[in-house]
Amino acid sequence: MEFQVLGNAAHTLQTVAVATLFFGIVFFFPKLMYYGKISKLPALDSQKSYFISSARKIYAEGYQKYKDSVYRVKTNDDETHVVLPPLFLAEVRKLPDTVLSFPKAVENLMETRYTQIITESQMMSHSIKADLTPNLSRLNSVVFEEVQQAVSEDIPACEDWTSINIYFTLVHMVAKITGRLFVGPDLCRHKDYIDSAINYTMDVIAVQQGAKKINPWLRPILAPRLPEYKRLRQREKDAEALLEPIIEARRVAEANDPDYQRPDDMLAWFMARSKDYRYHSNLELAKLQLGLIFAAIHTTTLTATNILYTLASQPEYMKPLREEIRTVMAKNGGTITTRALQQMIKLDSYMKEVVRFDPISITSFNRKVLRGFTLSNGQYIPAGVTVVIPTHEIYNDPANFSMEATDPKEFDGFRYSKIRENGNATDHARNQFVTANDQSTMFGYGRHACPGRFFAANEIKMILARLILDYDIKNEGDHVGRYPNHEYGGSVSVDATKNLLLKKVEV
Ligand code: HEM
Repeated sequence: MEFQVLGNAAHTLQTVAVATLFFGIVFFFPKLMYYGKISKLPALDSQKSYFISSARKIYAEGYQKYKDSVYRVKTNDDETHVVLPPLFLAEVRKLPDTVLSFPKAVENLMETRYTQIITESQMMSHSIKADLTPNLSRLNSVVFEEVQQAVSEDIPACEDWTSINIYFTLVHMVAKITGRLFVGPDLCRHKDYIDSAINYTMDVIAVQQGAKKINPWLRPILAPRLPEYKRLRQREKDAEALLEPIIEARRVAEANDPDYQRPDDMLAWFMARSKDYRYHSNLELAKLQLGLIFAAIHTTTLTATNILYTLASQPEYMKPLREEIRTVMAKNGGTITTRALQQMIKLDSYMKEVVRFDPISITSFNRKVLRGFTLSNGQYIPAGVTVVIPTHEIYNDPANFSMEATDPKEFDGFRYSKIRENGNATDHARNQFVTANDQSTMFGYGRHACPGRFFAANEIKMILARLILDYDIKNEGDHVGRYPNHEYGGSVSVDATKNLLLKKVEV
């Protein structure tokens, strides 16, 4: 009897040992293979805390050291990023999404298992490219009307210098102005829509940051228990409850009313395309609107705030910018038309120079490698890593500027307008705020480069033009220079807590 018990125990132990070995091989072997491959790439080794405080320095060192090869860094998320110097941009942009994936990189970055944001919607990108951007020349007058209304509603009288939290003022304005083209004139001013448009992204970021603080092994159990997680789910339900009946009402009206005029907004364009892309339910369309809100509202607000922070510290730029805006508006019937936007090249240049000099991201073109590939210099990039491009270094590389241009280490607000004024059609095309190419990468690069950038640029330009025309702007208190941005590893954010002083211009 005892022998039989011992025999059974030995058999069980043997089974466990074989299973463990098998599990070990299945689980660790690919990891060993991965580490073997990745270790062949040169590394800029850094402690996590050093990456958090000094990512910008690390990328600067890498840019100098590795001009014709890639290198790797370990990020604050313990991920390996392979950094591509400009030399390889043309060849990687040709790689298909099955090799370099934008949505998969966003999944990691944004903790989509918990934030549940939409990482990929071909219909969203297609609608922006086919319905929004080509129609901007028609829609810009509507956008400008909304800008004027938002400025009059959200900026106080400012008879004397008045302190304003510019980020929160702008996010209200941007939610309404953008919402005008996303959901139409009634809903974009509805307090619950504005609340969702502003706070959905904030709630997403709170869940992303909460999840990142949890050990990856424990995340699936602990992240859904975070209060932020529950708040985000409620936010989604509220937004969907607001949008679904509107979508349903539009469907019913379209089906039954022969005189129905289809609205001219993104919701209507999505509905028109939904069959082709197999979005069947109202809920799916409501979720897509949240995806749009996530892509558009805070990105636009951060960029506009970033520009205003620089402008508030550089009063010498107010006069030439105001003069350009006045002259161009006078030539265009006293308003801001598409033509007027194209003619405001000093303002466009100033916007571009601010994001070049004070970026809102140090890297871009985040792509997860799904299938390993070999670069033209023979380096093998294995599946599993994320590749990035060093945006800020590219913007500061003297090789990207002519001999006559101001040293890129210095700020020159009219750097790009000078190139455009003295250049040919190619110089015009390559030096605009919206340009996304190998030298201008803040909107990404390649086939997933931001499709909303044309609309965002127009909206930001109109807001800035209205503010510059109507107000003097300066820092609050005795702060000298621009309010510094916060940096944490590779992420940058403007300091949303700062106030600026505005005073109505006397005419
Ligand atoms: C100044 C404001 C904005 C900034 C800085 C910005 C930046 C970006 C960046 C860096 C990407 C990733 C591109 C890449 O990795 O190649 C992106 C993608 C995207 N953006 Fe924007 N964006 C802005 C405004 C907008 C607006 C207003 C919309 C919508 C109208 C929008 C819609 C999108 C979409 C749908 C994608 C994903 C594209 C794809 O999957 O192919 N963005 N944006």
